[in-house]
Amino acid sequence: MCKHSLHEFLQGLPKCEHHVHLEGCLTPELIFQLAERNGVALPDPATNPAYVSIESLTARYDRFTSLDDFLSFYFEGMAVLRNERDFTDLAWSYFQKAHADGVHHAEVFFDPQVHQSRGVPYETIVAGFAEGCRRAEQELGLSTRLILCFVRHLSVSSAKQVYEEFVQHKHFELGVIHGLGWSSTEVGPPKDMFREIYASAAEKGIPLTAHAGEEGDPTYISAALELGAQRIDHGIRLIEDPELMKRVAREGILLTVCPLSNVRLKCVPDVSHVPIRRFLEAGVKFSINSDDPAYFGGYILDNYCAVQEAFELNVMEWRIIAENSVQESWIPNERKAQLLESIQAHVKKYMPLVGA
Ligand SMILES: Nc1ncnc2[nH]cnc12
Ligand SMILES: [Zn+2]
Repeated sequence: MCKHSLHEFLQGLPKCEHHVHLEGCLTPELIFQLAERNGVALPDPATNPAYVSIESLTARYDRFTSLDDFLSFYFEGMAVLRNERDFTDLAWSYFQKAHADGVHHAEVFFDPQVHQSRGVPYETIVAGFAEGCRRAEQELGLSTRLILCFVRHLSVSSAKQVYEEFVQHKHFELGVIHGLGWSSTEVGPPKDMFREIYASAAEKGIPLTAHAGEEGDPTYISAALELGAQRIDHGIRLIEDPELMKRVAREGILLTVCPLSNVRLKCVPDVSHVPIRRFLEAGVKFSINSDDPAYFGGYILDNYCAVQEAFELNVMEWRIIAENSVQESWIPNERKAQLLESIQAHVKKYMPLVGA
């Protein structure tokens, strides 16, 4: 809960989330519960004491040393997901929290290669997550988008296999999956490892995004843009390349920034070092997101509040952030118009109260 006077304003501000990994919504409680339900053995607490209990696992999440340290827990945790129902339950638990935080539109990532490497079929994963999205749309009135993410720590051939399945199932044309992204280990694997896949997807008009500039320097961002990414996930190291920053601002490329994630993964010492003010001043569009809320101590509203506490933004600055988040969402213009209208009404209601 945010202590700041704008808390109520931020809570009710209509939000779009563009950067949340559904597997990153798997809480320690759910990990232990699904391990039991599915008969999956968690890592041996004798060799990894974090797995002694829900409490010890939660406590370990306070001490991530890097992206790769976090990813080792993230990939271990998701091994409890086996059946279609597990994927639906996980997505549904995220959407309920997002709805309570004032999210009206959510674009959510998932990592099929990692589940497939444990023998879970592509169809099970997609059907489970798609059902969670359908429920959120019907029961909560959210609009949702599924984004399939390729992972950089596995082989290009496994990414090509999942891309083939995605194409064969016509999941883009059928409106089941709305875009493609990449994530996982940033520094190390070749920057352009998904060149062929992205070229093929771009030809089909599929929206593309990419994790870049989180731990990696700005050349990871320029490489992602060269391969056809229309958005950059994280992108905080953009400030190290002023020319590239001008280009990103000029072309209206959205950065999906995740402040609490950046702190937990030691990309920045605290939220005040996330370049929120620099981006606003330079006209760089960004949205504020939770990334892996079960691992980083907060959902989207906690991220909004952390930004408010660090930067003391005014209502008009929040309005710019909220409107840019709508404008750069992968949704039809009619839905954008609805969301922009709700933002306008919310700001109007609060202006006399907060005096911004
Ligand atoms: N913050 C992050 N960076 C890269 N890959 C991820 N997968 C899940 N969270 C991630
Ligand atoms: Zn991410």
